[in-house]
Amino acid sequence: MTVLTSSLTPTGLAAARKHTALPKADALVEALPWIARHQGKTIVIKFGGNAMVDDKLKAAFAEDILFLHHAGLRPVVVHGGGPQISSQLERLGLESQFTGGLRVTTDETMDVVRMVLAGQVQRELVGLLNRHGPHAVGMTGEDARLMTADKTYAEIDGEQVDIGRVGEVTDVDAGVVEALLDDGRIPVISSIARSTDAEDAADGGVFNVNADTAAAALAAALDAEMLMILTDVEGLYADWPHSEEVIPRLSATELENLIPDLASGMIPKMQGCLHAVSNGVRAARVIDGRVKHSLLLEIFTDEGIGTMVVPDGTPHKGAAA
Ligand SMILES: Nc1ncnc2c1ncn2[C@@H]1O[C@H](COP(=O)(O)OP(=O)(O)O)[C@@H](O)[C@H]1O
Ligand SMILES: CC(=O)N[C@@H](CCC(=O)OP(=O)(O)O)C(=O)O
Repeated sequence: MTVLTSSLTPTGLAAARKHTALPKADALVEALPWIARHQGKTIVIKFGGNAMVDDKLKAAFAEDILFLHHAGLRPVVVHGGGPQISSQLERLGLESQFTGGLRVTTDETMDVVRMVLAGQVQRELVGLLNRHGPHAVGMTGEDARLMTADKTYAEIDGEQVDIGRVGEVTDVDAGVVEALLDDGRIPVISSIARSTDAEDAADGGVFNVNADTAAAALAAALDAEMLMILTDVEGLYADWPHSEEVIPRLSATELENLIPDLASGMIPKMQGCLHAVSNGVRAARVIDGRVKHSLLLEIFTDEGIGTMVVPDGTPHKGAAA
């Protein structure tokens, strides 16, 4: 409701202010216990390429990250860019092919992946965050040897399928990320890793790592409080694509039993959540990145949405939230 304050008496004005200010104050007060709980904690946030297609959403995401930063949390952003890579490949007349949720990556494709992730998507996010101050620093897994990877294969019907220069993270040297966080910066990381093979690495060999996989490996290495994966669905659907009923909560074992039945983009996401909570992260969540400020709603209010994965034995209410 719009209130024309200019036509109000002083008493009416105070009442109108109360009317609009109270919900705002209530929201701030509601955030207090969550801010206290998460202060000083590292949170890894994966921003999916599919949730990144809208400019307003991207700007709101940057605001959310800055809010976390100024509230005393230590956010680390890992970004995707699958659709952006596919568009660039199409422009170059190259075909995109996915096997088991992973992009088949030839040497030529790898050059495009690197160019789009590190040269476009990461630059844009860093730019959005730095509109508000000198906060964000972009890097890939190649920088300071942050992430090292071995060639991985897709598994289709129990068979290993060669998908080219796709890597599985074998080692994370998180020192550089810790140093940036300690310096009050917001690391923004692209999912490209250096090869474990010394000869290949000396030749500039890098691997295309799925961004969910990279975010999970980083969350585990950083001993993060939480891994948040923002995507273009509300969470993990129980019976996708037939129903949109979201599974609100899963223990690690429950998820492990579900993984063989998952399809496409959800495979690396849920494998990542499982890896994170099996390696010290207290909770991993898949949430709807199409909802403006979903990150703030998820972290600072009682209105948690999406799917939460927790280590086995985590009590139901509060502890991991
Ligand atoms: N069980 C499921 N629940 C929800 N989405 C699913 C499920 N299985 C497969 N999907 C697909 O996974 C997609 C999300 O993965 P992906 O496209 O890789 O997104 P992102 O770019 O955020 O990583 C959804 O849009 C949906 O099409
Ligand atoms: C191996 C592999 O599939 N790499 C991904 C990396 C980007 C990514 O993961 O982006 P989203 O999070 O937006 O899907 C790719 O080439 O598309």
